[in-house]
Amino acid sequence: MAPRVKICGLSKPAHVEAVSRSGAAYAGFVFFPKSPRNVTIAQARELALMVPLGVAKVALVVNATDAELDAITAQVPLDMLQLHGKETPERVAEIRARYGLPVMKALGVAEPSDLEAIPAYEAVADQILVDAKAPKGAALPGGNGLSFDWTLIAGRKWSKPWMLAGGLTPENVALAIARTGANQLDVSSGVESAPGVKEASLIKDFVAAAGAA
Ligand SMILES: O=C(O)c1ccccc1NCC(=O)[C@H](O)[C@H](O)COP(=O)(O)O
Repeated sequence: MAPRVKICGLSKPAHVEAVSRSGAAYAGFVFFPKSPRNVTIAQARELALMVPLGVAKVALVVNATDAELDAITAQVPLDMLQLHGKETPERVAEIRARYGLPVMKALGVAEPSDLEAIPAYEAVADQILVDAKAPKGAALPGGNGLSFDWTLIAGRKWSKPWMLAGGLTPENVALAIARTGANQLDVSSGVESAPGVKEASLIKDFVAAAGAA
């Protein structure tokens, strides 16, 4: 089966159109005011309503409160929540129960010991996003266009579906799949011409390169 691709950080109707044409499986919207990809709830609603059936709509939040999640989930039609902050396993379970949506927990990897956190989240999340750890002092906890050493997870098996993220591009995605065995890929910076500016041709190239791998 062709790998499933998530394009994260869509903020314009043209981005959604490009994702819809590309064959990507997931469309991600970032709710993080410091991000160049941040969307308001009203923007996200408009964009989510454009997403065709069969493409899962994912809201990415960082240490969100119930009030923030209440507002997002009440107004934006969603298929999944992506938790990209320091949410504990207990908070992941709480969010999953409160909103009745599948939850994907992002975990940053830079060294072997970072993988030790995964089992506790496997038990409570629907999916795990194995991402590059943001450098100390980085303004963003993700979406930095940095990859990690893929050999750290070569041959790893988890009990829940998982996605590989971090510094993926149309040029390196085939190698990333070969090294890690990932069958789901998440990309943001690698399909942009500048922070927050998604390029339709790069989205198309990325999905095609993943599918050909
Ligand atoms: O994209 C952002 O601006 C962002 C802000 C806050 C938390 C996470 C964020 N992005 C996460 C992602 O887009 C992806 O899940 C992943 O980290 C891959 O990003 P990239 O390395 O840019 O492909």
